[in-house]
Amino acid sequence: MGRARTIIDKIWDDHVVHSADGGSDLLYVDLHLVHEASSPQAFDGLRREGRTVRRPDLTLAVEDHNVPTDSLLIQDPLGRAQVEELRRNCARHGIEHFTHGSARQGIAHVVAPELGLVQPGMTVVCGDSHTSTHGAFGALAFGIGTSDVEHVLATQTLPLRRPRTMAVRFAGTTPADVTPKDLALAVIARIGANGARGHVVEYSGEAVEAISMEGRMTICNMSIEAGARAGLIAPDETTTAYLRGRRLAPAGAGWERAAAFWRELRTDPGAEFDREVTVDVSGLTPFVTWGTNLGQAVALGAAVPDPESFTDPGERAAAVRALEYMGLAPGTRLREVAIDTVFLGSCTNGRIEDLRAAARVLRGRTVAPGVRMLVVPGSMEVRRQAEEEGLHEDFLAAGAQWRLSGCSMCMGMNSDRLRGGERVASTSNRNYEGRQGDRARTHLVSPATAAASAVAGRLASPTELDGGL
Ligand SMILES: CC(C)[C@H](C(=O)O)[C@@H](O)C(=O)O
Ligand code: SF4
Repeated sequence: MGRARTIIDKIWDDHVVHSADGGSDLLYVDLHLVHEASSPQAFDGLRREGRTVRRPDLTLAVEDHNVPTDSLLIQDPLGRAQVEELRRNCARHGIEHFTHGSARQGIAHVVAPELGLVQPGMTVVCGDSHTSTHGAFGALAFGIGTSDVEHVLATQTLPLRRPRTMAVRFAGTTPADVTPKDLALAVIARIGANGARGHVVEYSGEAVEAISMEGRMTICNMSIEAGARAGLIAPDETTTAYLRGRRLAPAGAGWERAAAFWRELRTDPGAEFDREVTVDVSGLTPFVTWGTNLGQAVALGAAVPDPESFTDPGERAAAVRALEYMGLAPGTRLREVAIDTVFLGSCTNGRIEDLRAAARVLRGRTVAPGVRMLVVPGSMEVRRQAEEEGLHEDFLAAGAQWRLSGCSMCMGMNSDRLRGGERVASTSNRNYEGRQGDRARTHLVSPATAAASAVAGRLASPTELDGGL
């Protein structure tokens, strides 16, 4: 019997094409996702070198970062140029490409899983940090830089050093009002915004096993915000049930073979990780960020901390600066913080379950006067499904805006931006200064908390609203 291996080692070992003396391995890439914001220079490089795309059939491109979600016309010249360039590059190299407004368009990390393209045991890369999302399927999924995008386009391989491994085990059962987003925020608050630096994280435990694929994607998506290289969850019945029958998932005899292989991928008993952390989830409540990094988060029922309470001088200084930027005073109850904008969407929380959770809260209620709420499905397929279920009617009746799909307000790279000093309850994943617009103040929350906050006009959880959940 060989040595006990983690799922991370198994996938890695399966993909090594060549091991170099200096310690880096050349890994084969099973799926390469491409978007307009990080690919132009990579394609330029190919052209300069006179190279072609090695496996256009393993490459999929989408327009997500620069597209407006209220129109099919891109007003911004730079955004329009990037999208047009992506279209030309895909046409030239024979890469399948989903254009703005078309039925399959959406955020790369929402589109690929819903097609059944991402499967257990695969290596997935994209010139985008939130590629870690795909780890939810038990895939090893890395965000890569533009020069690596060029390397993958040309060779379908990527040179990488074997990462350190980390196990995050969830102990206990998750309370009913605590969502996967809350779990992700709570883990990062516990281990810090650099707490998983350089590691690939495997999440496990009964609480994880109980989570849907959508929720697992939310958790893996946020791994990056703890500094991890990637995050993944071993495939199980939930994974296979999600994949069965998807357009590009294996079928027939191929399905049986694939499913048998997926079962072998789990971390072997006794396999060792470089680091292990256990997080007890049973006492958790909904979470919210109060600052400008992901480590700066507390329970929604808590107060803005006093910078003096941080013993680490770096953390203390960061808290002082964050509170100034956020316009918050120590000791303020988070529940008393008024918001003027709510953003429901992004590759973290723009999936059908996220929209269902928010619609459930909004049904029969209205968005508070003076609050603008954007609902942006993560893909046009999510939008279609939501409309089939009538969720858009709940959003519109409550006074929210029902948009086309894209990255939208998650990052100010398109026309959906906060205006100077506005404060948002946002279901996205990053809260650094200026991320969502000039002087924008971000509070990261779950879809349920976002919807409740829209109704209350301040940060709120659904259980606080009249009539409760
Ligand atoms: C623009 C893109 C390269 C960037 C990323 O790498 O993640 C963006 O998607 C983000 O979320 O900050
Ligand atoms: S939705 Fe946000 S986090 Fe996700 S890829 Fe787009 S900009 Fe990045």
